[in-house]
Amino acid sequence: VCSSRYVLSALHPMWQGPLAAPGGNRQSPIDIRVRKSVFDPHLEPLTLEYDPRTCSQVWNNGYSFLVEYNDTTDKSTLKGGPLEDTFRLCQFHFHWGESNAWGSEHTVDRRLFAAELHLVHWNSNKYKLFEEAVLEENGLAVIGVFLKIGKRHEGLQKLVDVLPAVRHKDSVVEFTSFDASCLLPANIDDYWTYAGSLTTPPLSEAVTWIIMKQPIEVSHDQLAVFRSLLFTSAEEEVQKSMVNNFRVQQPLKGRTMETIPE
Ligand SMILES: COc1ccc2c(ccc[n+]2C(=O)c2ccc(S(N)(=O)=O)cc2)c1
Ligand SMILES: [Zn+2]
Repeated sequence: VCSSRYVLSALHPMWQGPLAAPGGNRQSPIDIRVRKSVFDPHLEPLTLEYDPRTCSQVWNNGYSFLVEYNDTTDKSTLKGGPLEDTFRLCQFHFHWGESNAWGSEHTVDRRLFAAELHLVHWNSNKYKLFEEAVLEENGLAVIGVFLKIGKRHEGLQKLVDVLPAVRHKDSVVEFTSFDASCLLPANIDDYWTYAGSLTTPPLSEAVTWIIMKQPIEVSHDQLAVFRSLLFTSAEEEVQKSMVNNFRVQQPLKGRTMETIPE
């Protein structure tokens, strides 16, 4: 399982302000300037093959809730797009606000979305474990999908229904046979891609970001259940709602955003 067992507390200084990793030249998230993105004719279509049987559990790690996949074999993989190798799905999670007016980490011409989904993959051609890949430049690939408020997302509801079971930090619940591809937009070949980092500590500059242009719709009530989660564990006397778990934007530092030709 890919997510490291140490967690980020809600009081971590990074939630309070723009903490760029010292000397970081490729920090995430960033604002995506649509007119500044460059068509890259070499970009291929993405190939996503997710096996619902590799889904294993949902875990509240104190900064988001993670849906974790068994990543010991190449059963759920991402290939193509800007990627040379095969990347293995290890977890997905979300970032959201306390209101529907904000919550995403990336923005599109400064437009904020209510939430953002991150599907985290690591290069299984080059490395044996996630923990190795996270230390290497471009060892990871994260697909970002924006969430906007609209109609209820039927596929998401199965996950929303188990969230009360992981209300507190460090709680885990078994969660199986979930097909993560139901959370992707209709057209997955319309994306931006750039070289960036993890958006929570250790902020490793190891991520090829692939951000979907098309958002998915979720209902207000579904997002309200995200906000019912807590940053704090059951033992803590002061309970803190898990909201605004996004990082502030980081300098572009000369990076270019590439996109697939229309
Ligand atoms: C080597 O020690 C680590 C490594 C990774 C850790 C982590 C703690 C939390 C999350 N992670 C993550 O895996 C992680 C963090 C952020 C993201 S994000 N929001 O998709 O950029 C994805 C994954 C500690
Ligand atoms: Zn994330």
